Amino acid sequence: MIEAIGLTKRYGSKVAVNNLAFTVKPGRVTGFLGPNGAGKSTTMRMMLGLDRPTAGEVRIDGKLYRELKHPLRTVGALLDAKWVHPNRSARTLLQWMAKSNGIPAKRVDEVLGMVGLEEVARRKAGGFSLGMSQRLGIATALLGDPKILLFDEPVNGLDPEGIHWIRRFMQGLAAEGRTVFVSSHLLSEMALTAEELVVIGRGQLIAQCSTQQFVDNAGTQGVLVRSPEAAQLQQLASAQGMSVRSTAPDTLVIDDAATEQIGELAAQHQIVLHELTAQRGSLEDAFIQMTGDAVEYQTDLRAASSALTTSGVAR
Ligand SMILES: Nc1ncnc2c1ncn2[C@@H]1O[C@H](COP(=O)(O)OP(=O)(O)OP(=O)(O)O)[C@@H](O)[C@H]1O
Repeated sequence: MIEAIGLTKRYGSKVAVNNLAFTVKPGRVTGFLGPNGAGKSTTMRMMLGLDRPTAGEVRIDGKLYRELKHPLRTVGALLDAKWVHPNRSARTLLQWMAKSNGIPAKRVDEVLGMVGLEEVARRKAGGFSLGMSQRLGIATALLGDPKILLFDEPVNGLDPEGIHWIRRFMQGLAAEGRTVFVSSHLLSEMALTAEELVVIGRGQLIAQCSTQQFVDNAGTQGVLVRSPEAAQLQQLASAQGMSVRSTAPDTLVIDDAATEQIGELAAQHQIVLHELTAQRGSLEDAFIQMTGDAVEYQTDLRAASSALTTSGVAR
């Protein structure tokens, strides 16, 4: 388990992370979501003792990172996939890391196998594609067989096959009971990968909840109704102060309403319904609605969001 407690980081007058408090539990993938510059990488660096908090702390299974006896066996991380020494082979690199951390040499072949790099293990890591580098980074994170794993933007720049592989891999690690914390600004990807979300904007916590709850709470809620008596139903709903739009002669969309409410209203007036469907917002809708004021680069986010195609939380 990871706990952030009053976590704050200032760089001069810039507050990168502002009094963050959240918990990341084992057995599921938790997405760490926020627009560009929200403070995700800074938070992850503080979790790994790579940056010192200005205030607050991070506890990893109850301990500060510096108190961990075997850091690599407790928490593994993929922060930057291109950190590798270009002239070393993947195998040599992992062997060196294993040796310097008291990890048995046989674990190197195990992790190479887990990420599917056995065949290229003797090639220089500098010639690896981004996807191969990400796999090597993941192998490094897994070297100490840690219970806690942090991945910072692991799918950035990957092709669909690579993205799919990483998604399944992270879900598999969580299913083994590990704590998996993964940052991303790719909303649709998080909707597919993470069961739980920690959402931040401008360094502050916006939400911690399940992905489904996030969408339910923040996304546009409405009801779609099809009826041969749509005009009459529109009048009745409007008279009750509801916001009703007619999208076709027999179709209405009623904002901020529940299906029960509309079904009962129709029944009271003996209006025949052909369809009554709850409409849920997408993760993008929820994200934009909730982080609207917290976005440093509004246009970037909107452009990114409109390029994404998610309809609700598909699993
Ligand atoms: N070393 C630093 N010195 C000064 N400011 C910094 C430093 N590191 C980060 N920042 C600032 O802190 C804020 C948070 O940055 P951070 O990289 O943590 O965000 P992020 O959510 O990971 O963003 P992205 O998704 O773009 O990687 C940004 O405004 C950034 O410019």
